[in-house]
Amino acid sequence: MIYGKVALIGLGLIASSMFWSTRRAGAAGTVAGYDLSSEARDTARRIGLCDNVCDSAVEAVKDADLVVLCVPVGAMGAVAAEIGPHLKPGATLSDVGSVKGRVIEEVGPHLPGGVHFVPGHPLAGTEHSGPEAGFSSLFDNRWCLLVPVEGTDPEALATLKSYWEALRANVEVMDAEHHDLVLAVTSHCPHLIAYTMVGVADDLRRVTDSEVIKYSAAGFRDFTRIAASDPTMWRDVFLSNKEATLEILGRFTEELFALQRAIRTGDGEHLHAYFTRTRAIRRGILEAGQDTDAPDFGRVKVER
Ligand SMILES: NC(=O)C1=CN([C@@H]2O[C@H](COP(=O)(O)OP(=O)(O)OC[C@H]3O[C@@H](n4cnc5c(N)ncnc54)[C@H](O)[C@@H]3O)[C@@H](O)[C@H]2O)C=CC1
Ligand SMILES: O=C(O)C(=O)Cc1ccc(O)cc1
Repeated sequence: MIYGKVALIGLGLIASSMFWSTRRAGAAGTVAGYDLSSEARDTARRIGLCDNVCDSAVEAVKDADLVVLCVPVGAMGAVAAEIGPHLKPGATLSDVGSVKGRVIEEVGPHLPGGVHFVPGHPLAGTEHSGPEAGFSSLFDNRWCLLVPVEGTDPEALATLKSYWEALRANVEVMDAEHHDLVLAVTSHCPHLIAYTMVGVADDLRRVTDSEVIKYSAAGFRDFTRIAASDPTMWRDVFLSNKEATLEILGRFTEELFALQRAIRTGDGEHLHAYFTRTRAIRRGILEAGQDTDAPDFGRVKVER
């Protein structure tokens, strides 16, 4: 057992997976949960999610040694303001948000002095959401990035690291600004591109919906899966990681325009050279022995 009591706030895909995985590992004495939605709380109680589903966040965090905010990024600040005064001195407050800079800015100021703030982000998920979406193996062999803030207690960081390792994740430490840039490249912008491509297919009335599904090759199928992700969560991701996503999208559109021009002007050399370069990147990743099913986000090099 790593923590006596864990409290999970926001009982969706990530919190429910954390609960099942925590239980599998025996990593907590007891797990309390709370969700703003009474429907989610009812579902959680029905399926046995958490040892105790509470009717308020304040009740859930009482005496907890670890509190994890598992709500959309835009809701983290308000939850922290509500629970901050009720956190146990010496407790660790963490989160699983897909963006770190904004969470640190909005959560940090609400935490009393004796509480250890260790933001986190498991790089694992699916397009499903809600309390019934979780499963115990979600984090198996996936990365979990911990993003300590100035003055984070090394012992609190080490304990949270061992907790995620008990959940079978591989833990790495990264600073918030770098995290948000890496994730803009590897996750946030790819999601936006998938949303856009599926939107384009939907707008193109000459191709019927049934044709889109019937003839979609693996790439487009993956786009439709990703584009089915939770709209609230992804709205918050883009509004919270504005700077990095806009920078990467700027570069993306420049390259897209160059490729568009090459197609229009029949510049096969440009296209061939570009595709040769991108193929080499993929092969380089494979030769480095990295598992493509568990993308090594932590080691992506981003040049400013
Ligand atoms: N879905 C994914 O693949 C991944 C998501 N994340 C991050 O994890 C967090 C949670 O995501 P999911 O579990 O996928 O979302 P989800 O949509 O499955 O669950 C979020 C839950 O939070 C509840 N909620 C919203 N506002 C609340 C509030 N003020 N107080 C209490 N509960 C509240 C909602 O009712 C919902 O049940 C997000 O910050 C997201 O960026 C991180 C890694 C992967
Ligand atoms: O389902 C997918 O393909 C994902 O990319 C899951 C995911 C979504 C958001 C994150 O912050 C981390 C992982």
